[in-house]
Amino acid sequence: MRYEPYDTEENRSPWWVLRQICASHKVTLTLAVCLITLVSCLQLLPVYLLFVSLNEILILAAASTEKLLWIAAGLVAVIIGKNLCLVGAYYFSHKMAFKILTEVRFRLAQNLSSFSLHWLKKQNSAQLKQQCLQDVEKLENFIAHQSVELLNACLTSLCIVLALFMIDWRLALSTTAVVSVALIVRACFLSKTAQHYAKLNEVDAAFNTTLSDYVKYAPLMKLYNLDSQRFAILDNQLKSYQQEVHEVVKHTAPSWGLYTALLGSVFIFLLPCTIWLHSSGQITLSHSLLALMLAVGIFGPVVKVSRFFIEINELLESIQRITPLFSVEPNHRDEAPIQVNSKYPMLQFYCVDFRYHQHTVLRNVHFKLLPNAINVVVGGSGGGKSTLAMLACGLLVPSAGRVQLYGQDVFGLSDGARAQAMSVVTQESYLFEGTVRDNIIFGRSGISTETLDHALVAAQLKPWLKRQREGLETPVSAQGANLSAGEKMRIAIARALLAAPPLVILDEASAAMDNLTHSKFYQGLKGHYPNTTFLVITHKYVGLENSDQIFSLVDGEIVAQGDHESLLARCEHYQKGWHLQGGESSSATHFTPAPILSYEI
Ligand SMILES: Nc1ncnc2c1ncn2[C@@H]1O[C@H](COP(=O)(O)OP(=O)(O)OP(=O)(O)O)[C@@H](O)[C@H]1O
Repeated sequence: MRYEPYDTEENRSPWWVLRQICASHKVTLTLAVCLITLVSCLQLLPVYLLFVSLNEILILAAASTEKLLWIAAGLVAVIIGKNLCLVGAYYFSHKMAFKILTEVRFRLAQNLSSFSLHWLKKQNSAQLKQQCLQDVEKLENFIAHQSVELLNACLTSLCIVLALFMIDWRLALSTTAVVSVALIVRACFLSKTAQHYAKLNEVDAAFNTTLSDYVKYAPLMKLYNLDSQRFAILDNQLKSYQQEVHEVVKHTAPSWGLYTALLGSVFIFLLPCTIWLHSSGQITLSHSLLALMLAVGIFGPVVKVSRFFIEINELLESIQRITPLFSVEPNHRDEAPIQVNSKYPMLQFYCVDFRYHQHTVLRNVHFKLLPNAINVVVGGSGGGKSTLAMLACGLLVPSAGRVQLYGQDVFGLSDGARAQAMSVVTQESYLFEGTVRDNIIFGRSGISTETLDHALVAAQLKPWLKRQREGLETPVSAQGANLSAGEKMRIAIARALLAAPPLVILDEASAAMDNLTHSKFYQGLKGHYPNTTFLVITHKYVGLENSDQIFSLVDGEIVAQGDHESLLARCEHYQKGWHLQGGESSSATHFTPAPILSYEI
């Protein structure tokens, strides 16, 4: 069974995901939390010790130097102790964050393989990259830094309010009243800015995608002498981004300013309240002094907590983005093999139409492959060849008709069944950093030298490998940047052949081969893989004399089918194509319409 992301969401909240992620790190988390709690308590001790010394000096006027020295020593010890605890808390939070970073990335990479090929093909690679890299990094940053600072800020504010409460509940109330008013003001304004933040995130995502393309294609930009300003798409997106940032700042800056101003005015209530309590004899002068000193420390932590409530949205969005990828269970992969039914042909197109939106690309395409033979679909550019290849491997669903493998709809096959039944080489060769051997063997084990050699010979790689000093160990850069287009394609073909499925689909895989290699290519396939069925999609007529069955595709319709000689005799399109590409023929130039074989499913 294949999984689409919506199968896995099940209303899982980001907090649930966060809990899951941290679940296996409870001990480290507990240690970090304990240490930070200690830090928050110790944070108030210096204030208390300062108060004691001031009390001794100013109020009691009984300070002895020895006592003051002891207080100073205590102060130093508390500061050292607090900082040691803080270092410990950061150590554990960082340790946990780095472990989580690795685990989550690994899990996302593992889970990617659980999604259907169909879904993966539709994904925007910049967005997938964001989920697997940036979003996970945001999570790591939250756990390593923000979580510690946030907890510290919350506990410190709480300790201050508690200490004020212990002096006199009215002092605590007058402090929290201002903070509450500030929070209410901020909440009122925030509800109005939510839509601006949502828009900003949207624009930001689009900008990131384009920027990622721009960076990827930087050499091309250079060739066209474009820079980020003259590359209009990027420039327009940057302008929209700046405009949205301006909108967000316009709407949030006044409310944020008012909010911080209110927080800073904590003394507006506290000071009159302290004076009144002291003058009415309800608290001592020492307690008044202590209350004012404590209240000074509440501003920083409360602002930190508020900042977090703004940044939390970004964190939650990141978690939400990775949730579908994170939540799918890797053991959901379905490796069930395909049911081979000899009653049906291996691959058949039955009256297939295909449309991209309103644009009809294939019309009534109807054929079946000759087994253990080279079947070729040949035609001009834009005629629908790659669309046909994608239908054959189940990446597209026909708008009408059916594409079947052993009588089963290809689109509905599980990944396991598809991979077992076919290998596909597309125009994109998908090479990884490593060696030629790594790219061909592609993680498979137990491949004999003879099997590997067969694939190398048939893919026309041998002559090239002989010229390489390191042979199969020749390094391959990321995306095969150090290889020619033809070399990359031949490596991809060898990889597909090595998988040894009954069906191999080659979509323009030999396009970069010269004519001589191209002719040898078909002979090599036939000679080395007599029990494999090939579906070759090509615009090249050279070498087709070595194929077994050819379909001539013109503007989305198969206009003729047969072998090379019969098509030369009967199909005008085929003969034109063959001659235009330098083919020689002694065949007749009088055409008789090519019959299209029909058959029943
Ligand atoms: N994803 C798509 N959305 C809309 N139209 C598409 C899409 N992909 C291809 N097309 C259109 O479908 C038609 C057939 O495209 P296809 O890639 O199948 O042709 P092709 O024969 O393989 O061409 P080429 O030899 O140039 O690769 C073209 O007109 C193309 O513009």
